[in-house]
Amino acid sequence: MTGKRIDGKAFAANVRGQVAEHVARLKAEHGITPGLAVVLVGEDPASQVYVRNKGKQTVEVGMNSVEHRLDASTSEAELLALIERLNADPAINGILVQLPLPGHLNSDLVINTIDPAKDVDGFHISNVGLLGTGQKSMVPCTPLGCLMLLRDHFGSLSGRSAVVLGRSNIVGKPMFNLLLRDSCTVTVAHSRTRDIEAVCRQADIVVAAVGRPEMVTGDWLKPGAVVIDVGINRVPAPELGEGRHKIVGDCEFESCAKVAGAITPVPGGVGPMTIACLLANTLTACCRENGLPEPEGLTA
Ligand SMILES: Nc1nc(=O)c2c([nH]1)NC[C@@H]1CN(c3ccc(C(=O)N[C@@H](CCC(=O)O)C(=O)O)cc3)C=[N+]21
Ligand SMILES: [Mg+2]
Repeated sequence: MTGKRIDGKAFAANVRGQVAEHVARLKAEHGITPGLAVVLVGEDPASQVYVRNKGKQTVEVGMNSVEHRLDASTSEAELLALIERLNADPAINGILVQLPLPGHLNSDLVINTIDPAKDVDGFHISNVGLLGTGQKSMVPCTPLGCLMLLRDHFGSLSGRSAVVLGRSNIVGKPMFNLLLRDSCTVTVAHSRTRDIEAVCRQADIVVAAVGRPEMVTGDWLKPGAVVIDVGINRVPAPELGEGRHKIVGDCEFESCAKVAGAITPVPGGVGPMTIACLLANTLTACCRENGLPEPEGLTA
């Protein structure tokens, strides 16, 4: 069996097209333009890639993009004051603080200072609690993107067996909650899980979010399993020339694609969906703020 490639890049472009249509209608009918503020403290390289792609795409869908680039030595009080200003700014519907933050800043405190209604990352404890209890919330962008791909592939996820590899607050745990809400039987496996290969091999759906380059190989998979690879790992690529690097996922694409029913590539899979869902969340936040109906198909 040769696995089918899930084209996250094309799917994300379609999501952005839908967002752009909604944004155009908001403007024409209500004179409203959604605004997204991104706060970047210091110069984390993974965050740089993200900010570059995001700023461009925010403007492309017709929304306002505001970037705040702060020095790595910025104090916690300064950062919290900026967030309070953005919370109070009616032109801003979404606030994203790039993680990881420099070590002297308390990221829990920073995230929990964001107005939950503007928390387009869905990391505020209030949004986490709402998601965990099945209430309306802002849903983290990467898990939301994975869910959209899975729903598109399967239609209904009900009764399917899913294994989430990784237990992070930004991917593993919210992914668990979303899959459970769609009535999957969900196992969260992690670095201490015994015989993780066997746990993985019983799954209809594998979501890999551990940050270990090419950890999952084809022999970990049940034939026909659908694999969503969340990993974005930068590794040396001497085959491309001395000192060169490439980006690989948490799954070894070639061997997994031979066994899987479908699999997302890296790059071109989940990454573009993350940004598309950030834009979708900003639109959703703007609609809620203005008492307008939420965009259908763009929320969890
Ligand atoms: N508060 C916060 N929220 C985030 O969502 C967040 C963050 N902080 N900090 C940094 C990470 C990283 N991240 C990426 C999203 C998309 C791509 C992406 O679009 N990748 C493309 C291109 C990759 C490449 O070629 O370099 C792809 O996978 O195809 C990459 C990285 C979001 N992050
Ligand atoms: Mg782990």
